[in-house]
Amino acid sequence: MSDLILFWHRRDLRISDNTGLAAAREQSPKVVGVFCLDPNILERDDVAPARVTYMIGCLQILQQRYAEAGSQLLILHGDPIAAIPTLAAALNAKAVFWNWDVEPYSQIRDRSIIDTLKEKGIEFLPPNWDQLLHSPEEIRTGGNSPYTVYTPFWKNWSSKPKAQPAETLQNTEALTKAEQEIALQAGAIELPSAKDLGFIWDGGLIIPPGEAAAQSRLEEFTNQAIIEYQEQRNFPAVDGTSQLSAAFKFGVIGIRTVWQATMEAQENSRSEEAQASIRTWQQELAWREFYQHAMYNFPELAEGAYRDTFKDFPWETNEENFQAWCEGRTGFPIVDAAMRQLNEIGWMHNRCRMIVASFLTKDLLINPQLGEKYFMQKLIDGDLSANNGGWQWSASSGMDPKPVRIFNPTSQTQKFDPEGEYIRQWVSELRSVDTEYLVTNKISPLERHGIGYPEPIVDHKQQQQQFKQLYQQQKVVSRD
Ligand SMILES: Cc1cc2nc3c(=O)[nH]c(=O)nc-3n(C[C@H](O)[C@H](O)[C@H](O)COP(=O)(O)OP(=O)(O)OC[C@H]3O[C@@H](n4cnc5c(N)ncnc54)[C@H](O)[C@@H]3O)c2cc1C
Repeated sequence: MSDLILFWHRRDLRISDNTGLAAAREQSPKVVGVFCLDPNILERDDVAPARVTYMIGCLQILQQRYAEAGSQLLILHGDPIAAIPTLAAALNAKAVFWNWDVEPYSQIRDRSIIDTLKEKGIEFLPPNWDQLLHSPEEIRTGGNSPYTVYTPFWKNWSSKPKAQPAETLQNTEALTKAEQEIALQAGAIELPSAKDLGFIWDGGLIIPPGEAAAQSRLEEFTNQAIIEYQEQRNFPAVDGTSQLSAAFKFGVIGIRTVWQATMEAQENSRSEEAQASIRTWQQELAWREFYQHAMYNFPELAEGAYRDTFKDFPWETNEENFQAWCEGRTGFPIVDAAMRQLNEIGWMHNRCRMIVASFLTKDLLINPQLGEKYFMQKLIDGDLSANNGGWQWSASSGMDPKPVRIFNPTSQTQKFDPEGEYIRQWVSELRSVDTEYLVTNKISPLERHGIGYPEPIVDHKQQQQQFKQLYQQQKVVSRD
């Protein structure tokens, strides 16, 4: 057996601060990367063109990074259950290493690959949670159960010491010419474009692909905006958040590096407000981990509501209203602005994600699973755990102890887009409407007609009452 270790990249498209990759390099100088374009994922009907475009861009840069480190990144296209062990066996690799993932599909796939590798006598790395600061096994209640409530999770999670960033890959050996030939025969291909894979996206990318871009975005944010995060993060017209979510989704930046940057920001800031703001951003990082732990511990979350009250909820089937929501034609300016932002750039501000999710479920009484899927079809950062967590939170169907949370689109606008700046940015026909009428959604029918903007498709007050009634009825028959 050779001393070759194949490192299988999945949601860790970087060579810096990558714990599994660093472990491979510690064992051997001959580390070669591999990424497998998986039809089980790419051929699903909830894949966003923006997400694939960003991913391919990151892979291109990862190939350059490997070349700089002296090695290469191979690309496969096929079911990893067959493709990864086949390549490893053909190259006579001593081991295949990878970082673990929480998603149900990954868990099943990885176990099957481990079985095949064992049969072939190829080593693998035991579960290694590179994308989390703390593994699901590490953060448990006093009774050794997983947390289902965020606040005690945060208390435990934040009290634990955090690891330092891992060593960047360097001084590696590449495959020989003969081995490269074998790799080609075992399925290695040129990296295709997103278009080659059938994904066309011309909406731009909220963050450029690659490690350097993610690192500079992190620096920019932690040097400046982070100290005003608490105040600014709720205003969708302001660039008050990091916009790092796609980089987190694909692991283009290491979580230890991110944490270290927040600690440095804390050391450099004097005021209590700045400290509190940095803490608030750290809490978002903990939300990300909370939802990943939840998905790992309760994989059934991926299939639907966590709480019994919502398991057989009589959601309405109204294709017309659902389409109006998807296309940003509901007649509620903040909802329409947010959905058009999503459709145009493949990203939406967090405040607006909460508003539109509440609107779909509590105003249109439409099943949150439809919204969850639509988000996955569009988001550059679409991630099963975070998206499912966000939708279950908004629908009140998740683990959150506060059950009925209904957002009023008008008061949300008055609070968070008081001048209608965000609305005007995304809904061009509303640009000339007087601010007072715009933010209160009291635009007259005549004006709506004149500018081609629809009447509200539902009455918020009525729908809210109907939702509450249905909720009470379901609650009586459920075990919640
Ligand atoms: C209905 C709904 C669906 C969502 N779907 C996704 C999704 O598919 N992918 C996704 O990454 N986030 C999702 N979120 C969470 C959140 O909206 C985004 O992470 C955030 O808007 C991304 O912008 P940012 O990078 O500027 O965030 P920042 O405010 O700068 O936060 C930093 C990072 O923390 C993490 N984070 C922040 N808030 C949350 C949260 N509530 N839950 C989990 N992680 C969080 C993200 O990784 C984010 O990049 C969803 C929220 C809701 C309400």
